[in-house]
Amino acid sequence: MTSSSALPDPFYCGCETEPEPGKLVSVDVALRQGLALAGPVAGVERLPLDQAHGRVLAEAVRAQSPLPLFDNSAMDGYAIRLADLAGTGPWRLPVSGRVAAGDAGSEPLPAGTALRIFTGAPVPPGCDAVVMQEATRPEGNMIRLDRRPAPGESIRHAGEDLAAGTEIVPAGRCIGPRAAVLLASAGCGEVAVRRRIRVAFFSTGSELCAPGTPLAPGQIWNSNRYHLQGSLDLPWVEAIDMGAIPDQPDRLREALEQASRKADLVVTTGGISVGDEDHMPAVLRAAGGVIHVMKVAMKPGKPLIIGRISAALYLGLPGNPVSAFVTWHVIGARIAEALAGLTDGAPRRIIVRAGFDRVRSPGRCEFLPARLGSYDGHGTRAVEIATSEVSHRVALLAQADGLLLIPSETDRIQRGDMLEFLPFHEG
Ligand SMILES: Nc1nc2c(c(=O)[nH]1)N[C@H]1C(S)=C(S)[C@@H](COP(=O)(O)OP(=O)(O)OC[C@H]3O[C@@H](n4cnc5c(N)ncnc54)[C@H](O)[C@@H]3O)O[C@H]1N2
Ligand code: MOO
Repeated sequence: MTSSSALPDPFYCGCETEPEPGKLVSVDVALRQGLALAGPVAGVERLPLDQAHGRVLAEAVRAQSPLPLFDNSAMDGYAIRLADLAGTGPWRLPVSGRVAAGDAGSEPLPAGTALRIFTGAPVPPGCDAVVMQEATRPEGNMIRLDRRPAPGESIRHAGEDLAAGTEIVPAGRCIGPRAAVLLASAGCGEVAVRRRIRVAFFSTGSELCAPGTPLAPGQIWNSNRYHLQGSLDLPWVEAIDMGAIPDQPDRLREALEQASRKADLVVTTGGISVGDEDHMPAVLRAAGGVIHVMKVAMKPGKPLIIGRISAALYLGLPGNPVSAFVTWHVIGARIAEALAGLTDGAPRRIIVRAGFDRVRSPGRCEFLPARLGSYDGHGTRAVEIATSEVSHRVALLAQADGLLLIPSETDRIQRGDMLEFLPFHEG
């Protein structure tokens, strides 16, 4: 189980107190409750490193050897022994041999000589400096050098990057390109990763049609399905796409039960508000599920269910496409990461300055699609929003650079105020 104290770096959204039943709960409390339900899946598999990209490390990996593995040359040049450079230069040394990357380099350097050496080649015993070839001049079978190199110059020493036994990648880290470089450099050919989490999802709504098919009057094209397909297209997720289900309680219940038998996490969109066709809360309860969170003090995304059905966690996202996107991004993704055992997945946040003035009613924290503008003299970027009524504004979402976070108690934003911003992409 993930305890509440394990919530990494929560959003600061104001209102930290526990909710009264029926009231809106803060984003922090909703996240904490969701994470408390989301213990990491138990299964672990051992995979060759080349099949483990993007997977979640189940056990910490320690370096078996130091890095670099042995003293080696940082330059193409000549390895020498400094004691051979008597008096003041220039000095002339005969070249007694050659060592390239991949050679054993175990023969000691004969006294009074230089050794031709290339980048990455082991520095043989007795050598205590490498002179880059541009600092030498060939004179027959000799090299001439005019400057005395510093001790250890151009030698990369064994263990200077990492000592043997050091933890190199902690459990819970996603094996991204940087971790892969380190694991490979340390010779780790196989890693223990958590099994992929199974996430089943379906959209609810009798109005929904697949994009590319003709619409009858009143129908719309389903977009939430494609948002979730994209958001769940992750190496540590096995996504189970169950399509769209009309607003019919029997069919919704059947789909929900089927999903809960297959998945660790069931995600639905729509049908969770108070309308006559919003069946999901009743369907969940009828199927034996329980609801832990029902309404969250965030905008967009006030209706949001976090619950359980059988062994699966249940997440009911609101139907409005931007609301579904924001609630997934802010809460759903974090719960999925916790299930997957991922500990470093929290969204990156940057500080921006408001490029606008606004008076607002406090009470819900906002996550608004926003665009980044120019930098000020301190390297902070201005941020612009079009409106706070965003739940159906998919074009605004697509044009945004990220989500601007406005804490719940804020009643006024003035141009230049510092705010948190969750960028969609690196950079
Ligand atoms: N009387 C109240 N009405 C509403 C409230 C409320 O508190 N009292 N909350 C509003 C808010 S805020 C939201 S958000 C929505 C959430 O409602 P549901 O989760 O029940 O969603 P639906 O009613 O099923 O759909 C809402 C909206 O989104 C469109 N939709 C649904 N699914 C999709 C999809 N897969 N692709 C594209 N568009 C979708 C749907 O057609 C509706 O327009 O409730 C408000 N009402
Ligand atoms: O929460 Mo709704 O998502 O504000 O439109």
